[in-house]
Amino acid sequence: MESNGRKRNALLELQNVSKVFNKDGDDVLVLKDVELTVDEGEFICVLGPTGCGKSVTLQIVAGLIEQTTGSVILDGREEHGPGPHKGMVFQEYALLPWRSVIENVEIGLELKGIDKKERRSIAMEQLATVGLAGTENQKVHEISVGMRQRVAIARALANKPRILLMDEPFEALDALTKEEMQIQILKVWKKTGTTIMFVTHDVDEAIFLSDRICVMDINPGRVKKMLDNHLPRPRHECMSRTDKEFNDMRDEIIALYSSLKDEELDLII
Ligand SMILES: Nc1ncnc2c1ncn2[C@@H]1O[C@H](COP(=O)(O)OP(=O)(O)OP(=O)(O)O)[C@@H](O)[C@H]1O
Repeated sequence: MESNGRKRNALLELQNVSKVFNKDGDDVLVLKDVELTVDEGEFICVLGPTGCGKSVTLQIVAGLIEQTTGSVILDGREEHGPGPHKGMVFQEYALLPWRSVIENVEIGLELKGIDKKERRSIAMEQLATVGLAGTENQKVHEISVGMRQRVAIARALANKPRILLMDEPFEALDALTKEEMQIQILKVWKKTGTTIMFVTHDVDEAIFLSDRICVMDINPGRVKKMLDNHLPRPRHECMSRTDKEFNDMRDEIIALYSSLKDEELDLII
């Protein structure tokens, strides 16, 4: 299928996904008829204000919570529940502090019953992918927060996921480390070719990282618009965030939210 000149090869499809939560006895519709296709190898960002359902959408894809209606299709098959083919990276890296860096990367491989020699070899390869070769024997508390997040990414990659699902992974980092990590994840993406679905409420982060941006609206959470992002890559080398094309895209996104009230618009701009 061709769309806007792009070759489409759908890996993930959300078809009419809705989610109702019961809050204090009332049913609340938090996601309404979400339709979304992510192509093989694509870097898609899901952007929207706090509470619009970005994390719920990602958790439904991950199989951590179940949609009320609709379907999640991965590789042409309807998905139910979590699995190592869907790698998750959260804001809190959820590493085991008593284990070394490499032992943290090996966790999923251990659960799969892969023998020690092969585990080591896969984990070493993934640590190199995220730029952490040489840190394998360090303990988690000995490394920086940015490095911890890289360990979490290496751990997810070790399972060779079909899709990497990232929920505001750099949100807790300082501005410089955040920018370093954005460049790092793009290197990982380029090297591995892994499809990435990345949730953020940071407009610049979405523009810097994505091939497409799924802009969400709130009350109820829904897809407001899908934006193609044709800015040249590698963006940290061939452009700056103050360039006209970058500003134009930021303006386009801000204009999409102009109807929201200030208290609803908790985006980083
Ligand atoms: N387990 C749950 N039970 C009840 N309500 C929930 C649950 N999880 C999420 N919600 C509600 O669903 C809505 C969407 O939440 P979600 O965490 O997906 O928002 P978000 O867009 O990711 O926001 P943020 O950027 O702040 O993380 C919110 O109103 C939230 O309170």
